[in-house]
Amino acid sequence: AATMNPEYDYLFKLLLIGDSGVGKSCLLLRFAWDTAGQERFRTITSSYYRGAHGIVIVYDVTEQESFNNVKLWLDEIDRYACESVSRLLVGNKSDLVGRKVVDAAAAQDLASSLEISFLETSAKNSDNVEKVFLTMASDIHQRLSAEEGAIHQQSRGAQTPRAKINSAPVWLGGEKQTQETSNCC
Ligand SMILES: Nc1nc2c(ncn2[C@@H]2O[C@H](COP(=O)(O)OP(=O)(O)OP(=O)(O)O)[C@@H](O)[C@H]2O)c(=O)[nH]1
Repeated sequence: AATMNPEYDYLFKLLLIGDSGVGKSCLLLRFAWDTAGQERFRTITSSYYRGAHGIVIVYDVTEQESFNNVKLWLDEIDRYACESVSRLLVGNKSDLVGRKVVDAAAAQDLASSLEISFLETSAKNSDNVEKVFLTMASDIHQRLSAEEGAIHQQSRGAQTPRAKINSAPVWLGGEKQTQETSNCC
């Protein structure tokens, strides 16, 4: 539990999802992330997504099918994860240059249309692997800080009745948020 470990300031739950064989386990091992044994947890259910702050959707740049299926994984996220969850698209196995079939431009287009970041990685030679986790951590941190700021703003407004007139919470994260409290993140 976070309160029992003084060695970090933030504790984020990250998921790596994607087709079988795209390199999720290798990416995780390469980064030597504190996985708390969760890499063994394979059953994809709503409980797996619950509480996730960030989700990395991985495909294999040498397997077109794994890229096509990114859309299905995105549907899963929409269905089960928190609406504002940070997402990142990753094309792994960039070291296999001669076998590459998924064009980075196509992946970048998809990522741009979703307003998410895209990176190509190699778990084999560690290319960009650290960047995946740093990008994710910074994205989540920014979003949570912005949401926290907005909540404070809101509660200050509530204490000053006049400030409530015509006021609405400002979400600096740029994503549309409802005022309903969500305990999923
Ligand atoms: N050349 C190369 N091979 C990789 C890379 N990442 C993973 N592999 C290989 O791809 C295979 C699958 O990697 P895994 O990490 O087990 O894939 P996974 O996504 O965890 O697969 P599942 O456990 O079935 O979901 C292994 O043989 C890895 O050695 C990479 O960046 N480059």
